[in-house]
Amino acid sequence: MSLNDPRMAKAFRFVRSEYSGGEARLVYAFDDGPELVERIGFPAAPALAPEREAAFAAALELLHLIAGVSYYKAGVPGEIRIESTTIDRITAAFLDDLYLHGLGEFAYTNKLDLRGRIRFPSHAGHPGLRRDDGEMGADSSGVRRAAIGLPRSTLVPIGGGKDSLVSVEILKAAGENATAVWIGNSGLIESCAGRTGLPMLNISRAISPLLFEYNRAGALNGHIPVTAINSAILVVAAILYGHDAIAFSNERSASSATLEYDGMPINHQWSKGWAFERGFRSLIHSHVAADLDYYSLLRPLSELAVASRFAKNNRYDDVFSSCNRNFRILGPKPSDRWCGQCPKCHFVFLALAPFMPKPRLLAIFGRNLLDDPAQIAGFDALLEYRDHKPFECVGEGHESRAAMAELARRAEWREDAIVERFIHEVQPQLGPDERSLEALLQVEGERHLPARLVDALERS
Ligand SMILES: CC(=O)N[C@H]1[C@@H](OP(=O)(O)OP(=O)(O)OC[C@H]2O[C@@H](n3ccc(=O)[nH]c3=O)[C@H](O)[C@@H]2O)O[C@H](CO)[C@@H](O)[C@@H]1O[C@H](C)C(=O)N[C@@H](C)C(=O)N[C@@H](CCC(=O)O)C(=O)O
Ligand SMILES: Nc1ncnc2c1ncn2[C@@H]1O[C@H](COP(=O)(O)OP(=O)(O)OP(=O)(O)O)[C@@H](O)[C@H]1O
Repeated sequence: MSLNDPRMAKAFRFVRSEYSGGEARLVYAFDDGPELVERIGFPAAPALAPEREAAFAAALELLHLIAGVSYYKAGVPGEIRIESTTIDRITAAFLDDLYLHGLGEFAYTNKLDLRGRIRFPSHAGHPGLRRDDGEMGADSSGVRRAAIGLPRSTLVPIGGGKDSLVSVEILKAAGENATAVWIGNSGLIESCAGRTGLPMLNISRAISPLLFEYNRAGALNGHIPVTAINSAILVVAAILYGHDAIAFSNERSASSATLEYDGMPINHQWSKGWAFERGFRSLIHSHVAADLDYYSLLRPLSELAVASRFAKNNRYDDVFSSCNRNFRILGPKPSDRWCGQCPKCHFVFLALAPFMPKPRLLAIFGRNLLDDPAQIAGFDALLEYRDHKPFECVGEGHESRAAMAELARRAEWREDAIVERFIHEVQPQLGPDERSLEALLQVEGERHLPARLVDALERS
């Protein structure tokens, strides 16, 4: 079948989702065009216990609906057609929100306004994404859910960077039964997972090759809420392998918008933020399995508070990297673990600098990014000085300013080119309401944490 142009399509179709032999297949299409098939591989998948079948089916369909965002974005047609299931209003409202905000940066960079365009069709009164087996309860919305007897065990997703490794060490200190899990075939993440000493699980994910053909032919492209997709994959995995919790490592700062445009906050990290966590957690409880917990262990921490914890332990120095250029599926990867040029490299260097000896930081990065005048523009964007925060997973402007102000007080840093310029050019323009480094290290803000982990987080 010849390739159609998704930008001309009338409808985006959720065609079907299937599971057999440890592989989930998620099928989509634009109008009557060729099927786009995404494949997720669950290694050595056990047979599904009968009491988990209904929850598994609900989780698989939720994954189908969430992972569709990668394909929908290629054309953003006016109609969304769900042929694989029917969903209730709660699920439809959740998906409307995810697609609108998760594609916020995509819409901004493509000069599109998706408000009012994304409408998942729902059926009033339909229970939505679940069947009525198992032990039942009811939540405030009236939707009933089943507990399926999942054993006490936590999946801790590993992203290759510092955040998930901080979570691993907190879970280990708390004596949790945890498994390090990652999605995709990154050797770098595998090395980090191996270094944790935890049991490991690697789930494969193959995006439909047809999407890359569409991209080459000029389809719409841009950022997508990948944490939502990873979260949905891990819900399927938790039910399949038997884990009662998924502990992400998304910090408080991830909830802040990158910028505001035409009255709408645009957040590069939307599906790492609190609004997504709260909505997804509630949907899992009400529509998938009442005893499956989903939370972010680092939610009450700023990026700087996470960096200060990472610096306490040098176990991962020679394996981790936060540089996202390592994680491309198609594009070139940096020859060093740290490209040294991107906003993530800039931010992580700056965030770690106040908390570790300078020689250790220079050994991790193999260079001193704060003594390189060519990087001034990159650091200015982090400081929100003459620019907005970059579209990347970086801390808030006031975190970067507080870290830089701290370095400005330290003899070993203050003569480095970018710190010196901060002292003379940027610092004199800062107002009196800047937050101090100390204030930014407090454990504060919204969170959903199991009571047994609160102490471990406070002590970390
Ligand atoms: C690694 C990376 O940052 N990729 C972003 C980049 O993609 P690029 O075109 O340079 O190359 P590939 O990563 O090889 O992807 C090829 C195309 O595949 C499509 N695609 C990929 C993954 C996916 O889940 N869905 C997809 O549709 C897409 O068409 C790609 O062009 O630029 C893209 C466009 O802006 C980004 O979408 C790629 O971002 C990845 C999805 C990704 O995994 N990014 C994370 C590192 C990331 O940005 N994480 C955020 C969290 C965001 C959230 O709300 O969850 C963060 O850490 O802040
Ligand atoms: N490929 C992946 N498989 C499983 N989980 C992932 C993957 N990539 C990212 N994550 C998870 O998504 C969340 C956000 O990723 P993020 O990149 O912010 O964290 P990180 O890699 O641990 O740290 P850093 O911010 O230093 O890069 C984390 O909980 C991370 O573990």
